Amino acid sequence: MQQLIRTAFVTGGAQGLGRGFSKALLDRGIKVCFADVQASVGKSTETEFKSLYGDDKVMFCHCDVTSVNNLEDSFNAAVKKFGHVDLMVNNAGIGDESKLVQMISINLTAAIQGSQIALEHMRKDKGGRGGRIINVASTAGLIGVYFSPRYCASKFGLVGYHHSMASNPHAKEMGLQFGCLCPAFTDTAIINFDETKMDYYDEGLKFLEAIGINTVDAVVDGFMHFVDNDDINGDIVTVTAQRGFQVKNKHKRKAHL
Ligand SMILES: NC(=O)C1=CN([C@@H]2O[C@H](COP(=O)(O)OP(=O)(O)OC[C@H]3O[C@@H](n4cnc5c(N)ncnc54)[C@H](O)[C@@H]3O)[C@@H](O)[C@H]2O)C=CC1
Ligand SMILES: CCCCCC(=O)CC\C=C/C=C/C=C/[C@@H](O)[C@@H](O)CCCC(=O)O
Repeated sequence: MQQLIRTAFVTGGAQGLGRGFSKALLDRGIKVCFADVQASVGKSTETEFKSLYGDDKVMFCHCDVTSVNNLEDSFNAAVKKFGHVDLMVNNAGIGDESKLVQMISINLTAAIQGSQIALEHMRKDKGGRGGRIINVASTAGLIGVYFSPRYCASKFGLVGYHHSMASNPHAKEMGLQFGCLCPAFTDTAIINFDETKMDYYDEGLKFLEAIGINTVDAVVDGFMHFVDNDDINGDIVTVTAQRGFQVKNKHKRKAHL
């Protein structure tokens, strides 16, 4: 039976990919609460979305995901407004090799804590309705890149968490599914690099130029795989400029192209 997705919580939704995911969900009639540390950008995105979809369909929470209390309070505000959260999207992230501790805190720790907050709310064995938890990692969580080793570490960690949660044999009875989105370079603010944000800066730029840049829409198309399909547990969706999006799942017998 298809799991109905009526409401979503998206971190880092004020701009970039998180804004794109939120808009695509709203276009599907799914209510969205998005959280972001940028208050003014978040408010202006909320104003735009409310004018397009209605006040009752969208809410912005000013939230720094590195504070688990702030994250939990924002998630609970979404539950209060919408009654339940069916889809959790841990998307907030930074890419800055000079900010190791902050980058691990946002890209890995907060995504794990957001996943835990969501699963405790969603799990059917504790009165929840079930749901889906999507972590936005990166292709830099699947292959090492020497110009961003610390960023890679944060994303490899998140992919490892995804595999571990998806392999839980009890997930099904809890009504939980886990997905992981792994885009390559995409046209958002995070790739506005400078020498402080990347090791071997010139070589990193050459690599970026060689493999190309996704559009946000192309990554959103890959993200919607996790919304439009019934059985997505364990799926990893990669998105590259060369091959578009591809679905891989080592937990299933065959890869779906
Ligand atoms: N753009 C790209 O080339 C790729 C991006 N990704 C990942 O996609 C996700 C989204 O990034 P983009 O949209 O590309 O970049 P972006 O910089 O445009 O958006 C990131 C959003 O996260 C928010 N954010 C950052 N720290 C936060 C915090 N502590 N609390 C709450 N919100 C916070 C920012 O305010 C911003 O709105 C990130 O996890 C990134 O690592 C993965 C692969 C490629
Ligand atoms: C330093 C911050 C970077 C933030 C943006 C990113 O995450 C960019 C992604 C970084 C590296 C991308 C590597 C892409 C490699 C592709 O050519 C392809 O080989 C990856 C295919 C992965 C797979 O299908 O297993």
